[in-house]
Amino acid sequence: MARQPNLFAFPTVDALATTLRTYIIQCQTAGLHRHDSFKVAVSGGSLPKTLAQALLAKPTGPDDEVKFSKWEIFFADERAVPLDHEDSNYGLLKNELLDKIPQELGAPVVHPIDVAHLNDVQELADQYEQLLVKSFASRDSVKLPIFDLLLLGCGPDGHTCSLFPGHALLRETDAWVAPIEDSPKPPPKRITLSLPVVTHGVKIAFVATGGGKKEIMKKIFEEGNGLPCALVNEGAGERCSWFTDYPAVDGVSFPRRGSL
Ligand SMILES: O=C(O)[C@H](O)[C@@H](O)[C@H](O)[C@H](O)COP(=O)(O)O
Repeated sequence: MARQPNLFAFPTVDALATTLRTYIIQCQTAGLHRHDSFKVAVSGGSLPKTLAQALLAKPTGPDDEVKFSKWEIFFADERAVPLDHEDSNYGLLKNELLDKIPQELGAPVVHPIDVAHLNDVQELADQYEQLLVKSFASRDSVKLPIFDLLLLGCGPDGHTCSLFPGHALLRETDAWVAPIEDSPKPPPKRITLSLPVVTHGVKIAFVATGGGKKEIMKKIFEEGNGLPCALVNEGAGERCSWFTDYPAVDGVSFPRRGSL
């Protein structure tokens, strides 16, 4: 059963945040070891808040330091809106986390979308893909960008990033970044990392909390049904870890419980 994802379930979001921090720091250490930087992709939704709780906590020792100056942050998906718009994932991350990082921890390099192309989501996606090409070496030499860590959410319909159930985008095998103009979750115009890029990450972590996730968690783990989150589980196997609270997994059977 080596291809199964890991599951971490906690009584509270506070407890989840503590272990999520340890996990992220392990990924950070591995990234720094490999290429002296830590390349992370993040989603929107409730994730940035939990992430801030994990990353802004007081370090427990020298092995527990978040080295933000070595971080490069990309967006796993983004809405085609200005960066200061209330729907912007960049804006959300900025308000929840980036603006709160104490100066002495250093500042990450953050890669927002190029707002010059908001009216043309194909161009917006292409520009973001070009940014990845530059950041991850040339596309000729790199088949897919390899993020050190992707931090993702799970929607109540089983979507992740802006990859929605039954959508043609799930079959995208060529583009690294794809546009979507008919997102069932508003706003409709977005860009998203494609499924192959997501599953190619060194590590992939989902954060899913609250009783509202229980039904979809059952479907993802017990049935799969081609749901985007299940496809990530299948593609990434043990490189994928779920951080949940008890209400989100109440009554859900898991093949494998995680341990750090
Ligand atoms: O921009 C977006 O809409 C998000 O990236 C999206 O994929 C989100 O992560 C999920 O919808 C889960 O959201 P919650 O954590 O708020 O349930």
